[in-house]
Amino acid sequence: MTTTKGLEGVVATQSSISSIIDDQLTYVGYRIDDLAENSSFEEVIYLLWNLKLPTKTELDSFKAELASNMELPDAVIEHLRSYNLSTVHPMAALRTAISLLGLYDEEADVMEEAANKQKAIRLQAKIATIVTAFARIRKGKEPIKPKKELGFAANFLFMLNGVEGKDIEVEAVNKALVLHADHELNASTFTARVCVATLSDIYSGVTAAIGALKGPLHGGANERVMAMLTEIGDEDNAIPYIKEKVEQKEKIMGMGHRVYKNGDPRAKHLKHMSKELTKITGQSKWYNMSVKIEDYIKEEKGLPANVDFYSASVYHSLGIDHDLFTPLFAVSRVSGWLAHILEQYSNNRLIRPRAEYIGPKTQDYVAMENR
Ligand SMILES: CC(=O)SCCNC(=O)CCNC(=O)[C@H](O)C(C)(C)COP(=O)(O)OP(=O)(O)OC[C@H]1O[C@@H](n2cnc3c(N)ncnc32)[C@H](O)[C@@H]1OP(=O)(O)O
Ligand SMILES: O=C([O-])CC(=O)C(=O)O
Repeated sequence: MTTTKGLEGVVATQSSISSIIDDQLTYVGYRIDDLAENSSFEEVIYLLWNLKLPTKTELDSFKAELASNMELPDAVIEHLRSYNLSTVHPMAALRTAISLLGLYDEEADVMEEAANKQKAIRLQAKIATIVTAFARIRKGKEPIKPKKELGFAANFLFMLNGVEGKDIEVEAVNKALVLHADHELNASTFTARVCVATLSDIYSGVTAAIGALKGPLHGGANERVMAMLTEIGDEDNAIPYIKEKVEQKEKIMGMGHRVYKNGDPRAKHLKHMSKELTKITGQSKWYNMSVKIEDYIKEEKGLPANVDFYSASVYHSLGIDHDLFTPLFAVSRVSGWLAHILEQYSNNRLIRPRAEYIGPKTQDYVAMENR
């Protein structure tokens, strides 16, 4: 038996959803650069789930279907109110609330394809409502119901802030959602696929995936990047701070990637947005600091910035609480998880690798009185 630590380089499944080839990312063959510049998040969800771009009529009816499914059961809102609001991390709240949502879906365990597609719509539609409702409840504010006439990105900002976002803010959220939607067999997507390959239900798959995304080596890195920038405080301190961390062999959050060795194609879009938005808010220091860190780590360690690095200063500039950065990632990535879950169901086989045993050789059992 040979083992590969962290399954590096192991090809564990076939998929038609997204690809990373020669450091280029595509969704169903469409280049991420083109999608980031031109598409709405809803269009991307449709693409990931149907493996084709929608016509205008298809997109309009898909958007309407999503918008009409965004409201939460009252019981879920009441449950959110019952959490320990001063300490619970929003990713933990989201993980629990998604699991809870399954209890209010009468079709949760119905495994027919049509039922699973309907559940996918309900989950995608409601996840932004959960994140924003929790964000408001913990600040002593009432959750805000979505507006059917707004798109997904606009509704996220509206439900979070109680006022509609400016065009540039809505565009930034939309682009971030497009960029984070899917990424081949990343850890959380793999988790979702492993879970549903036992023929468990969609809610279990998404709940498991949220748990995996939460970790700092994956989606949880974006919150840590902002914590690092905040700790650095000002531009002049960036290099001395990072130098010390590197000397202490600490990992720099938002840098490095298992697959991309020459650069994450999503990072340049977020970098550009970070530059624009920090200029508008008069806080270019976050962008300038980030550039210094990126250049230093590239030079010293040969590691590129990943998608989490510049998303931190983008979300901060949009006024989003730092611990909501990873939940916002989940609001986007659930589209990819659901696409992969549906794909897994459509051609399923239990996912069950082996472990190379390195423990003690077979031993004779020792009776309690002789130990
Ligand atoms: C959406 C996403 O999930 S993108 C990734 C988000 N995660 C982060 O930003 C966390 C920081 N980055 C990392 O921890 C890693 O680069 C990962 C987890 C993304 C990829 O990890 P792997 O491919 O397993 O690389 P691994 O952790 O084995 O590191 C290989 C070497 O590079 C170093 N390295 C990797 N990333 C970093 C980093 N961010 N800072 C400093 N050193 C790093 C490691 O210390 C290790 O060095 P060594 O060989 O001298 O021990
Ligand atoms: O693919 C990965 O390993 C992590 C990543 O960038 C993502 O999930 O977007």
